[in-house]
Amino acid sequence: MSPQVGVVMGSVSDWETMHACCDTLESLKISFEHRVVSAHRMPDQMFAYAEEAAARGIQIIIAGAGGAAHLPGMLAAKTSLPVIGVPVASRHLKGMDSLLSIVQMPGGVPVATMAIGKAGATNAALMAARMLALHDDALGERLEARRLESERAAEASSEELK
Ligand SMILES: Nc1c(C(=O)O)ncn1[C@@H]1O[C@H](COP(=O)(O)O)[C@@H](O)[C@H]1O
Repeated sequence: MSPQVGVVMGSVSDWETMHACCDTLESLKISFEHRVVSAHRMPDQMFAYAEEAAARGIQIIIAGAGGAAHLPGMLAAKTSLPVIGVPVASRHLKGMDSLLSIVQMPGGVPVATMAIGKAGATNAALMAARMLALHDDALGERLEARRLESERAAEASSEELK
């Protein structure tokens, strides 16, 4: 069976951030693939990935990239699948460059942009899960259980301060 989610990143150096996304997908039992696909360094493969994803059964693409992070936007330009972008923290500008490159898309080419770094990578997986749960009740229940667990953890941490 083909994976539901395609997780791509501009470089293997993004894995330190993007593994949080894959760990979260795994914990929710969502099938995914992960690979390096760079708009800048391998444009032909990037185009092919975007063009073939829907036909392969991928339902959502999550793309993480840092610096001049054109990957999510270029993928969104070549497919009608939902694309979720994760700005990876860059060495010199701490990810502000990544964030602005991903979020400031022109009208007509949407990329759902998450926060910079690992929290954004985790949220990308949770956002994809929420989309998939619209047509998957069992996944919806797993998500709700996770949401309640995190609520309880936050409440418990607040109790510790008393
Ligand atoms: N932003 C992009 C793209 C792209 O958008 O196509 N391809 C690579 N990169 C980014 O370059 C940064 C440094 O890459 P290296 O660590 O390989 O030098 C990575 O964060 C990657 O996402």
